[in-house]
Amino acid sequence: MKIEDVYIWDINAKWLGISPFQLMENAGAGVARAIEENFGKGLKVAIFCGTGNNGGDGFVVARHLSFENDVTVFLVGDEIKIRSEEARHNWELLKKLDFVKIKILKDSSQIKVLNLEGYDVIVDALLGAGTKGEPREPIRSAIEKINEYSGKAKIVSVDLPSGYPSKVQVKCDFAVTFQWDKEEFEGFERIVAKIGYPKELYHLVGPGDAKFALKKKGEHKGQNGRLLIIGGSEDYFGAPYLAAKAASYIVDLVYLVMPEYSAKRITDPDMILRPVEGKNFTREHLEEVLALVEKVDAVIIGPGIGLKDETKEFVREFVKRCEKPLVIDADGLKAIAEDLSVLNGKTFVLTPHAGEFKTLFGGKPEGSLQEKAELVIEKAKEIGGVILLKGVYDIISDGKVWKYNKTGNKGMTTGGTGDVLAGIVGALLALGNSSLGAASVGAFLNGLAGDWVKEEKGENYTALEVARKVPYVVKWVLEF
Ligand SMILES: NC(=O)C1=CN([C@@H]2O[C@H](COP(=O)(O)OP(=O)(O)OC[C@H]3O[C@@H](n4cnc5c(N)ncnc54)[C@H](O)[C@@H]3O)[C@@H](O)[C@H]2O)[C@H](O)CC1
Ligand SMILES: [K+]
Repeated sequence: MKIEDVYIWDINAKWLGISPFQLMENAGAGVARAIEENFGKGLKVAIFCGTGNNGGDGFVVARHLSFENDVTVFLVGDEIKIRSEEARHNWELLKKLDFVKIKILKDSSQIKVLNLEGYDVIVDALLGAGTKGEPREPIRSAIEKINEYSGKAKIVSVDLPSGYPSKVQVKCDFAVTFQWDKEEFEGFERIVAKIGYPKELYHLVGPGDAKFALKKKGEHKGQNGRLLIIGGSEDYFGAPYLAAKAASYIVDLVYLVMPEYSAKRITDPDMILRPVEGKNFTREHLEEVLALVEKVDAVIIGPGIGLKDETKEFVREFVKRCEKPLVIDADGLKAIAEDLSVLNGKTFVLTPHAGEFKTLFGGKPEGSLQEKAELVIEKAKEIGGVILLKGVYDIISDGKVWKYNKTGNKGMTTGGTGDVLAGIVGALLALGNSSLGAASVGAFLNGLAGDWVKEEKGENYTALEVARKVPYVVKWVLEF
């Protein structure tokens, strides 16, 4: 788990209903407990706090330790800069306490003359996961001041040593980090304090994941993803259209490649049509369609493409030669089911429902969520890519980890919501996300859009309404 995961977990925890106040309280309590367990009670403690949530944790440590220890809090910076609600709440609370001494140090000159002789423990709650770049003043002087007492007082860092990993960092006896150890950490002792996260947060996809997936945005046209969608046949034009419509809200450019016979049915300016001769895809179209792949960042193949033998052959040949990340959906899945070796060396997401999963892998996932996940992990590992198994709970795996998505509702069985899902997954791939991220967040956004349409219209709605809900869901996620 990386430091970035902290923010995804915090947002998903908030979405589940775990408040940042609870997390901060548990964080501070964990640090206080580690200090008393290691150094006893009746301690003279100096707690250096920054103005972010790392400092917020420090305020909680102060309150907990003040019960049986002599605590002085040094706020480094101006208290008006304490921005989060939970940090501000704990700061205001601290100022009401009479046994806790508070000193506000706004600039380095005040810090440089500090004498910390006689303190048993110094707590470093200056900087944590929100550190950007080398420590700036006055935090920098505080780090240097603390380090003057390394070896004389016990030094405990909150979450991570302030300044880490730059050369100006607190030399702590240990850091108390939260919920799990971080793989980037090295060179200092850690104690892990749980802060109340349920196990679900390892697997459940939420707005935290979506926020990161949607943030991958360049600033110039075309940098925000270019997507190619290959689908449609003499019988179907709606499926590729739905995928293109949904994707058009997320990426800059959507190219829709369809047989001209069905392409002429589409007049939507939100996508760029690239019709090919005839009624169905065949090998004759291979070179022409492969040439389009150069200009895009990701490809979706399958929606409404049909099951004619020459079309399935086209799909397999295309997949074999496509060098961009791929979503293979719907009829495309049936085409590659006949020869999964076409996936070798590819970056891809398969988006089967249970029936298509059985066609691909011979068995239907049964049993508990965990048991189904085991099968999806095993098959994803076998084929070396990501499987998004659609269901009441969507299950996603890259063969190493597994995620599940709970958004969506029975109304989603209406034709075409799978095409909308493929469009969103392809768009997220085109934005530069990993296959796992694109698939899991795609499932989340698609289901949420469906839930919002259901709230308005009940269970009977069309897939196009789900596609049209995508921009609202994206807005909600980015503001969450
Ligand atoms: N889920 C959890 O693990 C929880 C962790 N908690 C604590 O929250 C901090 C992260 O808090 P955040 O507000 O995002 O950032 P920081 O407090 O680490 O720092 C931001 C603060 O510092 C200023 N700043 C940033 N970089 C620098 C710099 N190079 N020099 C000087 N100042 C800098 C910035 O302006 C802000 O004011 C995490 O570490 C945990 O301790 C939650 O409390 C509970 C859940
Ligand atoms: K710290």
